[in-house]
Amino acid sequence: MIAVNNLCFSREDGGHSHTILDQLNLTVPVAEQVALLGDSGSGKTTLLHLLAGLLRADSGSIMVNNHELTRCDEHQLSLYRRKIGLVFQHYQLLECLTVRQNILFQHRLNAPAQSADDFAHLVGTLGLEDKLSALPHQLSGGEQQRVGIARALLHNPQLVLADEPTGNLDLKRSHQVVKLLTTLCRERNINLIMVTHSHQLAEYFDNVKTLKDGNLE
Ligand SMILES: Nc1ncnc2c1ncn2[C@@H]1O[C@H](COP(=O)(O)OP(=O)(O)OP(=O)(O)O)[C@@H](O)[C@H]1O
Repeated sequence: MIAVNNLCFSREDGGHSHTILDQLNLTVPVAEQVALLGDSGSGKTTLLHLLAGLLRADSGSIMVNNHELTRCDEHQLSLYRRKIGLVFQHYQLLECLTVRQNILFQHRLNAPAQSADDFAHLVGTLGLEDKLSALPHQLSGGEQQRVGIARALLHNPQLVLADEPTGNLDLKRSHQVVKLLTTLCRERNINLIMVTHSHQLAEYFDNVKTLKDGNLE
């Protein structure tokens, strides 16, 4: 569950303050999946980074699953970040590690007690069984993104934030990736917020929000 109230965020731009989010409000009930649309530069990534505890708000409050992010110190924020899963447009896989190592790397940092069964289930659902020994450059874009999803989900996060995860994929692969992502989050009963430019892909989501002039429509 997410509750954002009167969130303001601005950036310094050549000595001027540039307002990006202006008294933004957002409520996302437990397990709801939200597609976040908006023009380039409207602040979608910024909002995602605020929800991830990677940026600090100027004012307002951000409550995610009982964590009041605006009141957390750095240590509390770093613990919070371990409970979320992040999926990026450019996959951000480590080139020198195999698929298996890439998936487990994050997970060992976050949840060392996770069982082998969870790994097998996730890898099976994402169709990566035959690719576990491959290096990232030996995979297609869609396969690399599926590794990114496995990495983001293996530690059983309480929230998944995805920033244009299909930005590098063709239409067919984009649909596959979004179907998998929404299905896996639904299975786990957790919130998914995904930034996209595609109205078609937004149809997989329970709710669609558009960021405009610093607020959501
Ligand atoms: N590190 C930064 N320093 C200064 N300004 C920034 C920084 N990062 C982003 N911005 C500015 O903040 C605004 C919002 O950027 P953001 O990346 O959140 O937009 P977006 O909606 O995700 O865009 P896109 O769809 O193009 O990815 C833009 O005007 C951008 O130029």
